[in-house]
Amino acid sequence: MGTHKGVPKDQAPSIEVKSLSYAFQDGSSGLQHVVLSLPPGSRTLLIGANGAGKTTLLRLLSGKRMAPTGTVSIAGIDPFTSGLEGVTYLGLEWVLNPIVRTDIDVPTLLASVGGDYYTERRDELVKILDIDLAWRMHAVSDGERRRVQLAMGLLRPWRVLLLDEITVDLDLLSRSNFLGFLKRETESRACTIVYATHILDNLADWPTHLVHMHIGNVKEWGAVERFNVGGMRKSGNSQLGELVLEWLKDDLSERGPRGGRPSEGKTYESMEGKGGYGNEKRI
Ligand SMILES: Nc1ncnc2c1ncn2[C@@H]1O[C@H](COP(=O)(O)OP(=O)(O)OP(=O)(O)O)[C@@H](O)[C@H]1O
Repeated sequence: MGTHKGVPKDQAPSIEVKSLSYAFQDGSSGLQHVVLSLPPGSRTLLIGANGAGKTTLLRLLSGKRMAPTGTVSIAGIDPFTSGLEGVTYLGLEWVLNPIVRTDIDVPTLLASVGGDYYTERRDELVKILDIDLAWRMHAVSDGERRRVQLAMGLLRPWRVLLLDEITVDLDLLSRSNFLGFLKRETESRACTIVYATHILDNLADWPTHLVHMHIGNVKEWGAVERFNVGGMRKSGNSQLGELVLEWLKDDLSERGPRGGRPSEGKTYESMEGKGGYGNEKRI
């Protein structure tokens, strides 16, 4: 892993949105005159009530929906017309992909998205997300399934990550580790993140930028320093959050990491690459 120093931040993609208005097929308005300028290497939190337009905006940024010409630019490129490489959008459709509910093992799934190539990232994600390589996906809990999905989605070294709240099933410690991983990513390589979430635990020190959406409009946005978000505990947790985090940390240290159990007896190298995620077509 690289360090904070010497990171080619400028080479990370910027996200520019200029007077973006968007109407759905039924004619109803999705977004009105959205203007944003998120710098290279930034970590933006997209905040807004249900229906505020967060998903609509993220889908437009990802190139999954067509924005009017000249309104969306990622690293200077229109993501819809140019099919920009390195943009990872993780949202509901991705979560609902049925492959992760079949009787399939974790190493095979990870291999299907490049796990045998990005071995270091694979091993780091398995550790951070506390994944047991012996799991079979038809017989895991929702949160365990979500952790495997996250490892799959994050494995390829994306340049832009657009996250539409998909951490709701994670326990507090896993989510905290996950957020820490994302932060380190932006500090150690050239990448930019926009994260739409309703869950603010552990987030006080995370964002560099905030965007507040309301009924298809961006009400306010800017560098986090502009907003008075001080006054919370340093970790950003409530006292209850702190307590639960401590409990879960203790539980983990009692149990020890899941990886490296001799009984697993499986290696990535022995697994044939199959599964669906790596083969998804860009729309
Ligand atoms: N295909 C569509 N056609 C018409 N209206 C839509 C369509 N998709 C979404 N909407 C409407 O657009 C608005 C914004 O939806 P969007 O999914 O972007 O909100 P959101 O901020 O992501 O909400 P949530 O926090 O609930 O995920 C909502 O009022 C929704 O009903």
